[in-house]
Amino acid sequence: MTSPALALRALRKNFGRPAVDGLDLTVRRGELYALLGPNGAGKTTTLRMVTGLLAPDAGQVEVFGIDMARDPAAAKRRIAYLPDDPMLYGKLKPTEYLEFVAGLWGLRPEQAEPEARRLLDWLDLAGHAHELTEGFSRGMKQKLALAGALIHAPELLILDEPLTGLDAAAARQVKDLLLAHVAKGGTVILTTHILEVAERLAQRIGIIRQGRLIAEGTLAELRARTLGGSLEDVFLQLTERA
Ligand SMILES: Nc1ncnc2c1ncn2[C@@H]1O[C@H](COP(=O)(O)OP(=O)(O)OP(=O)(O)O)[C@@H](O)[C@H]1O
Repeated sequence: MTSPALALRALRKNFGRPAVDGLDLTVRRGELYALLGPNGAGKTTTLRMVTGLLAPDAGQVEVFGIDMARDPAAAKRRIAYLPDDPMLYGKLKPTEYLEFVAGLWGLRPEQAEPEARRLLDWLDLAGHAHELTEGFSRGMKQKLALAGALIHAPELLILDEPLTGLDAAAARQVKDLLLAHVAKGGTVILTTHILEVAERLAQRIGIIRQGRLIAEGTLAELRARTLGGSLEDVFLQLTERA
């Protein structure tokens, strides 16, 4: 019960040179944690290891105390992952796609169907439920991928740039969903280059650069380590100085 939502220990991945370089990081249950960093800092590589899509060269990933390398199926069941470039099947309609994803998780149709309907309604996709997703805009695809990530009602949501390509109304819906998830005791980890989003939503912020955690804390704590200002000011001071 006391294990954190996520614990990374000395996590490493090299692609010729280090992309993630000995990363230690803990995310507590019930918090919204923003992982920030300049382009190429290693955020996506970290999330791919956290979600079991990429094997680390060294180090450990634990999700709610479950070792990802030892029991990937149990660890993955607790996670929803929205990648930065989600893959949909263009020849499927949203309802078919959600049915397919629910099937992969072994959900019974009587569980999955109402949940799929609720998600499509909530994301304003119900009117397009019977169209092929290949004709969808980027934002519509992003919302459907999010619905797919949420269909098995996981406790830990991991989202790589979830607001990219979304219009203002959709971005608001996603932000509200993340806050509601945390209010119910769930945990959210997201990356974003929109620092105002991290500033407004995150309880704690981790900043990585060249695969290492260079600063972590609440916005107030990060401000206290720098000359202060907005999160953008703090971020630029920390990443330029490191
Ligand atoms: N499959 C791969 N093959 C080779 N190099 C890779 C691969 N994936 C990532 N890298 C490299 O690892 C480093 C970290 O990349 P990563 O995508 O994790 O950064 P990021 O922080 O998510 O960046 P961005 O903010 O630009 O999305 C970069 O130097 C990138 O070129």
